[in-house]
Amino acid sequence: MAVYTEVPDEELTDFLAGYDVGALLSFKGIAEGVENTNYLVHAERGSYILTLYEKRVDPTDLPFFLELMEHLSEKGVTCPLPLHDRDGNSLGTLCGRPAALMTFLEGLWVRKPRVHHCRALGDTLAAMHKAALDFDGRRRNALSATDWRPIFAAVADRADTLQWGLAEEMEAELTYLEANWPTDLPEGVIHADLFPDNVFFLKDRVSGLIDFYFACRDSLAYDIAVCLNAWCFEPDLSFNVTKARALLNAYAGRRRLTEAEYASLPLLARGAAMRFFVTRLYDWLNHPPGAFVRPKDPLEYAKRIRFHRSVSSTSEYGLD
Ligand SMILES: Nc1ncnc2c1ncn2[C@@H]1O[C@H](COP(=O)(O)OP(=O)(O)OP(=O)(O)O)[C@@H](O)[C@H]1O
Ligand SMILES: N[C@@H](CCO)C(=O)O
Repeated sequence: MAVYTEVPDEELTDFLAGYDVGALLSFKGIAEGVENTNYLVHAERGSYILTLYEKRVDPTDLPFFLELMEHLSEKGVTCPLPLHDRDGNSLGTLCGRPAALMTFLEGLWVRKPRVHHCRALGDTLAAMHKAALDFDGRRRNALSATDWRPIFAAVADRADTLQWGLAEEMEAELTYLEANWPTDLPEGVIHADLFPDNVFFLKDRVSGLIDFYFACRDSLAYDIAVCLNAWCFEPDLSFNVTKARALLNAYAGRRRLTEAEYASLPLLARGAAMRFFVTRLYDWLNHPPGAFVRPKDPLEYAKRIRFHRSVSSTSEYGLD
């Protein structure tokens, strides 16, 4: 579940009175997600998503995220649109937390992505990158190559409780990634967390993207690398080259990739896997007993790192 903050009826009624949505009819907490509190709110004028931003989100970043969603929506990339209250603000306060009310997106996320889903994702990702080119908000990637080590260091002494030798292996991996991380690839605004649960489909078409709360400026190809990890491995963690080829070719059909971007993919994918390995490892080892949110398995991402480390040519990602 992800309802960290319980909202009393009266407080929600007062909050909604600031918006042009009519009276509150009903609301319920949404179980999915791990970062923020989300409620589905039914009001007289429609259904909305209410998000209360929890501790991992820096409130000073919220205008970047909300303005990005508005920018992308205006450019035809469907994502939740923050509502403005009668004073014109898209960000409010509820139960002592920063809070926003968003349009509800129709669609479902795909539990077992297939090749055509990966193709649709590649196309949508490139469309999002292009639509954000003239977005002028700035936010650095707070989870880039130099940020992984401090997260890892905070739990490294307990890493071997998951798997013997893990601490030493990942220490060496971090050193390699820090020394070789590419810094001169084409940059833009990236989603940075475009996992299947953040992409909604209606039939076989992408109906919208959600959860922009890691979005930032970074190399565009890094976003592709996040997706290769999240969409192109099978449940047994074997890499599905057909899915990767579909994703990459669809992306390149809309936004041409440079030679340097293609050549960097194995390294970017290795780093993208490290990013999720360290946050998952941290959450796994700092999981309060009895908490409702189930931490995600860091070892799945250790295996992905090992796969990318073994790659000797981009042909292993389905490229000619
Ligand atoms: N605009 C929206 N329209 C419809 N459903 C939404 C919308 N925003 C969020 N949801 C629902 O709420 C769930 C959780 O949202 P979200 O992924 O943003 O939460 P989170 O806690 O920030 O997540 P994560 O753990 O993925 O970082 C989604 O899986 C989806 O079911
Ligand atoms: N997508 C992340 C969690 C939310 O950011 C993961 O799977 O580790």
